[in-house]
Amino acid sequence: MKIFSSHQIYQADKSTIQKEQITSDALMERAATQLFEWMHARLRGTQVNIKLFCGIGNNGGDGLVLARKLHEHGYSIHVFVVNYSDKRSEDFLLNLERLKDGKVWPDFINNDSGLPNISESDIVVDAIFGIGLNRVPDDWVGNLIAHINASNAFTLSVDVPSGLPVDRSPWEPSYVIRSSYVLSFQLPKLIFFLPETGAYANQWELLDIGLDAEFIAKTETDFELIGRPEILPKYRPRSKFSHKGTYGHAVIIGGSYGKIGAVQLACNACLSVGCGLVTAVVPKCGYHSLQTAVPEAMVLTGSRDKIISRIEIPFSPTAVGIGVGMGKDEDTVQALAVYLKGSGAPMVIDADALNILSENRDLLKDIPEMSILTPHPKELERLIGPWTSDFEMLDKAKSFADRYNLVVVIKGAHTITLYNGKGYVNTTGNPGMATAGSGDVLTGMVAGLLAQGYPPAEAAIFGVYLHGLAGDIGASKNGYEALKASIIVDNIGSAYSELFRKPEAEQKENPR
Ligand SMILES: NC(=O)C1=CN([C@@H]2O[C@H](COP(=O)(O)OP(=O)(O)OC[C@H]3O[C@@H](n4cnc5c(N)ncnc54)[C@H](O)[C@@H]3O)[C@@H](O)[C@H]2O)[C@@H](O)CC1
Ligand SMILES: [K+]
Repeated sequence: MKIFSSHQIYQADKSTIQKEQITSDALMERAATQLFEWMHARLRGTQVNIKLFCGIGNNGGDGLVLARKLHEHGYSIHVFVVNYSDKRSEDFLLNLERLKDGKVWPDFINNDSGLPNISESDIVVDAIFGIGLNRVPDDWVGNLIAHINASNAFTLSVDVPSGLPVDRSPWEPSYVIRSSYVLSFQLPKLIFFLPETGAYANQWELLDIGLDAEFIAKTETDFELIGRPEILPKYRPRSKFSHKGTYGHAVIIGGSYGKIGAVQLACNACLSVGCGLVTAVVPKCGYHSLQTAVPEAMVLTGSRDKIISRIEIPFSPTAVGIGVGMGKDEDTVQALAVYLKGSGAPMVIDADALNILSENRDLLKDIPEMSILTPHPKELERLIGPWTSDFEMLDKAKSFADRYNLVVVIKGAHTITLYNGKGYVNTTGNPGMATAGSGDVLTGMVAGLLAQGYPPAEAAIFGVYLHGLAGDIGASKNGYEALKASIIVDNIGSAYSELFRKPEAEQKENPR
């Protein structure tokens, strides 16, 4: 699903209005009707105090239409107009009149008004600012927002949490509504997925307000949300007359004394994702444990006992995963430097290999093009330098990826894969996956997909999705805390099955 910028959302609104030959207030009515139906379906007439805080733009207009509908259906409402500007939108004004026609008289809050009482048992509707926010709210509006947050009342935000800009970080974090639930129109907003801003929209849902589908389909976006519909077409089915050679020979290079487990996890993951053959390249100390723990894998060792000092592979691997548990010994750095120059195989670069690159920046130019780098935020910072906001981080990481023609996978709650100027935002995974070895599993999975012929960006996007899904299935059985990396590997098969599971409704229609 595409993630639009605010500018693109306004264009989609405009295009819808033109194509359907409707007025903008008809679109507002449609949007707010969806809001009302969502609330009505849950409240079913329950007499609870609903306090609606409406700005003076179209987000406020949505709030006013919602207020009218709630009132018409007998709900107990109290409307506050947050009067932060005299530039009221036409549709706001129109709906203010309609509300008054229905004998609802809002209270106007200005910079010299006191703060209204809000009880914890109230429901607050937050329609103060929408996607039109373009500067920091005035202090008195910010204080009102902080007051709403402090009330602990259930806060339902219309479109976005008020005070949260759509295309940048907030100017003042305490002036942003901490929504209990966001009902956002039509398309997801990037801020829902970034660590800095995602917490304001803890739970969110999209309401389909029928924006111009053709316009949405043809608009190119900087970011895309990756769910099952985006993943399924990327899947490469296995053919009946295939053999293990069909699915590639991956090599996992890594490990050092005390960190051989990382390679075991990566090898297991690589095999479980469907790779035909897997060879591990480890220091001598890893030989026995690897042969025992992963009997399906072959093992090559170098001359040193505890570290990798040379990387010699007597065949051409189909794909390589390098770095897990590898350490940063001087000789390992040299081995990596030599290997990068000579390797032609598609490559996943992770963990200590990334740290070596950060500390030996002259090696960056030797990374084979289209390699996949999988940093977590600390590793990314070492590679691209510090940032002051998530948006700056994304810009810097994109420039880095473009400069060296790489795929960069920024790991996090919503892992983002950057490739060719675009960001692919993952939707699977859970906090239980913040555990030792989880990244090693991802490296093995992506290397295994590369080996099977998935193009690099697809291997990364598909691998990240499947890894998160395996983690979700693992968590559903084990809970977050007990989820270990090896459990993620154990659930890769179920994750594949889940990809192809028919929705329940379809299953009932077509029982077999
Ligand atoms: N355009 C459309 O046709 C539709 C718009 N909808 C709603 O319209 C919203 C966008 O409406 P608007 O563009 O009116 O913008 P907002 O309602 O988000 O903001 C109101 C106006 O306040 C001004 N403003 C921005 N930051 C300010 C600040 N810090 N202090 C004081 N004033 C500030 C801006 O001029 C802005 O236009 C969406 O979020 C959505 O809720 C929906 O009704 C669906 C249809
Ligand atoms: K809002």
